[in-house]
Amino acid sequence: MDVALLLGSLAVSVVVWYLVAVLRRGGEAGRTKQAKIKAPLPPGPRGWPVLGNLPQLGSKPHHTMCALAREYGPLFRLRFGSAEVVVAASAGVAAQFLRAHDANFSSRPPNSGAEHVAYNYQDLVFAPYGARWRALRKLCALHLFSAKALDDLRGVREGEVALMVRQLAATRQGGGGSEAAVALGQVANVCATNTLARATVGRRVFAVDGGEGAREFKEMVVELMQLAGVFNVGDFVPALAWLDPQGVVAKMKRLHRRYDGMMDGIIREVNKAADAHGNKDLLSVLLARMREQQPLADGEDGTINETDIKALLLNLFTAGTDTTSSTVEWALAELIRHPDVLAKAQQELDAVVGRGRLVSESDLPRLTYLPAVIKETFRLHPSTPLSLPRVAAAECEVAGYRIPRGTTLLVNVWAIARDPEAWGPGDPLEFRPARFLPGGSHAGVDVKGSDFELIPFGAGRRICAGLSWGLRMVTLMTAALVHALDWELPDGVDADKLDMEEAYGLTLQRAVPLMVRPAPRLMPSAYVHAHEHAAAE
Ligand code: HEM
Repeated sequence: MDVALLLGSLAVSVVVWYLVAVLRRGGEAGRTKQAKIKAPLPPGPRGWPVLGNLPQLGSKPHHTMCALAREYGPLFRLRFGSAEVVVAASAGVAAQFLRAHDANFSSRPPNSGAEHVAYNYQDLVFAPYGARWRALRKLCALHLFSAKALDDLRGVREGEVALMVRQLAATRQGGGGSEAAVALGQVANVCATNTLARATVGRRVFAVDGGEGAREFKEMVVELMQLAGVFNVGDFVPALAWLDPQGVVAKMKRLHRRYDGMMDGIIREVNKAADAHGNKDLLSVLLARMREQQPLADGEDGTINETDIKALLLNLFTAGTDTTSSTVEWALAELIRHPDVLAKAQQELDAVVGRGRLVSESDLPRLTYLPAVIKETFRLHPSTPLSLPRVAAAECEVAGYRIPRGTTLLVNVWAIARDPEAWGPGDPLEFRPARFLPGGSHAGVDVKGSDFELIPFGAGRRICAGLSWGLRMVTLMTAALVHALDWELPDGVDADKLDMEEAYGLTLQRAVPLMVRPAPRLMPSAYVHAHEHAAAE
């Protein structure tokens, strides 16, 4: 296209859009006069014309929003293009939105990721609050996340975690040296993905030693999370959507094609082996429902189709893999930086499990220090720092401010978990698991959505659907890695100076992957015999 024509049509689009937006705002102001709620809008920084505050977010929006809360208070307002946005940045304000007003904030705002990646909202994460969303959550609970489903799948989790530990223990047997360093996040990702795959589609999706396919898959999930974390100008300034100025939509469409191809491949394989599977895993159950033309869940209208199935699997594979493995990677990085904490965690595991076998899930209830380590990791490194956005279904009043209908809500769980008000002015940034122990300053505080100073899984009706699975996996994986292996950094890397920089995305990655050299610390038989049954498929 001619450049002058392109610039001309861009200028016209922006001017037209701007006029429409100004007129609309005029209309909104007019309606405000008659608004039932008299309270003022929350305060916030002035934005740019057209783009609003989008250009001010910086490379780590959760940091920027944390700083803005110091200036404007724990409930402040931003404008992204034509979208009104409020940010909750304290436990008290988060509780107002996610407990007192949760029903009003139980849908997610429209966004290009849901449209172009998640099968045009046909999934669970972006489904509007209602019967279909409820049916999808019910399905997941029944087959994966209820206490019974979780129990039935215990052998799968233990088997895959044991395989990961054995593989790591073996890296040293070929000799030490920096060549034995492994990228822990990648290894943990293979474990988290294969475990979830066995539960959902009845088989591993990667060779146990990872390999090219596993690396590609992790890169796909990370890319998706990075794209989903971008505040896409086209979502907020409709006149610019056609231009896709950040190239986000083009990348989303490409990524969607890769996922879709992968899901098609998995479905083909499982369909072929339908009889052999005996319909135990989630995918076989869903495929059987589809063949029998049954609804998505009992009592729901309409029959389930292949897109429903692919969209749900896409959610589980993206929401449930990198969140888990990055948390384990952050936990190990913190433990290596705090050898006293690592030693205490190992002592506890030695006392409860001994040195003759690997840790199992039935040991976990007898641990007190390790769960505190996990909570402290979730506190300082929550996988989704701004949670997932919600939208106001109706106008409401929160903490003395008017929140108009259609306003997007962001909850800065990262900032809340570092707030000196909630965590004490002395050491909110210090990695100190003891704060969660009996007698500690935050004894009894948990991550399950009722203590709003620590909500890495979100809270309310749309709290993480996979909380029980994610928490169990993070705890078991970390326990196994801490118990079965000693950890060194590659030559020349000083634990005190370990790079802890974050790379922003919808999920919080380490900017520099953690490279480590594991060494076995249990009796040799522990690595040979443990969970042999689960490993054999
Ligand atoms: C470390 C582990 C994990 C963390 C920290 C995490 C965090 C979150 C957060 C913050 C949300 C948004 C909640 C809200 O809107 O209030 C969410 C939603 C969700 N998560 Fe997780 N998650 C984890 C693991 C998992 C796993 C293992 C799965 C599934 C296998 C999963 C599936 C989902 C789904 C389906 C939703 C959307 C729920 C809905 O919209 O109703 N997550 N997660």
